[in-house]
Amino acid sequence: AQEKIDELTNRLKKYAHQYYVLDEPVVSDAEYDKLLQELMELEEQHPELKHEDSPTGRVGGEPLDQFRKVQHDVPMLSLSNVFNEEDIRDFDRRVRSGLGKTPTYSCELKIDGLAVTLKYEEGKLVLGATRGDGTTGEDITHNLRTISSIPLTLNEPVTLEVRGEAFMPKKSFERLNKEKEENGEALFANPRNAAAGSLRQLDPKIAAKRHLDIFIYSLGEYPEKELNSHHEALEYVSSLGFKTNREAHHLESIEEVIEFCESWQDKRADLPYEIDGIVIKVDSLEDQQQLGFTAKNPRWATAYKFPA
Ligand SMILES: COc1nc2nc(N)nc(N)c2nc1C
Repeated sequence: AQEKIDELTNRLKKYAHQYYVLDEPVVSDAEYDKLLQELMELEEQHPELKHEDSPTGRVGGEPLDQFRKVQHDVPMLSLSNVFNEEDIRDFDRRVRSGLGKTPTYSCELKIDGLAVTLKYEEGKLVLGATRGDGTTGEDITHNLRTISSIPLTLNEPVTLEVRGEAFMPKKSFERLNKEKEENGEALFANPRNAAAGSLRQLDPKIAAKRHLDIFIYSLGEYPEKELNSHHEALEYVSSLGFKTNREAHHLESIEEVIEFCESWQDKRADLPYEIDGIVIKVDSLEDQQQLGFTAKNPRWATAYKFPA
């Protein structure tokens, strides 16, 4: 039974990674569900052989009786906002004067969800928390463990922290509101509220049914790994097993940044999730450290917000 459970668990973890993280399913849903059912039955007969990161655990455990507050080792800051081409050029001017040179930029989609932080110790998920007020958040590990695109164990036994945006895809949002309407319940106003509402539950079985997803966008504590740029950091977290958004682009000039921002204004309607802007970051980590932070925001990043 032990090797059957190990073989099934490893196979299902690989299938889940392909499906939920890489969006490249290698087996049919029916095949996946059949194997999952088989593993569940084996784990029921031999609970002591169940892997702690088994895919069967994504259904959520027992409800908590209250939320625990957590202090963020590194504050979760917010981004300054820019609203038009002139603002973007002002941001670029400030950056160039701060650096005394012209940097390259990383641009990525600003997902309209909920900022969360994930801490791993020796490759195991130990804490998932909301941003809260930036210094103190809520422990929602029990809910985040049900999101299949969040790895419970990493490909390397590293100790690190990553941050990302948890969100509800448009299709899941529409389906949820349709259910609510049929049950005569109040509807969620938008996917962001639906994601926040799902993650602020004490009972993880609720979040488990909400088809939530996540894109990781930054690496907090830098492990001993030698990294020089933001886009390299994203490649590294992706290699560990995290889900990153493929529309992250390393651009050579602010002209390209402006073009990128304007191009996604209309294109966003075709995305399977909502975005409310584009995040513009100085790409070199050394340049980021040179520019530092104001009390509230990084000086080396800003969020271009689409007109409402
Ligand atoms: C470096 O700090 C940040 N980076 C970000 N990146 C993306 N893609 N989306 C965000 N919402 C975001 N928020 C913050 C505070």
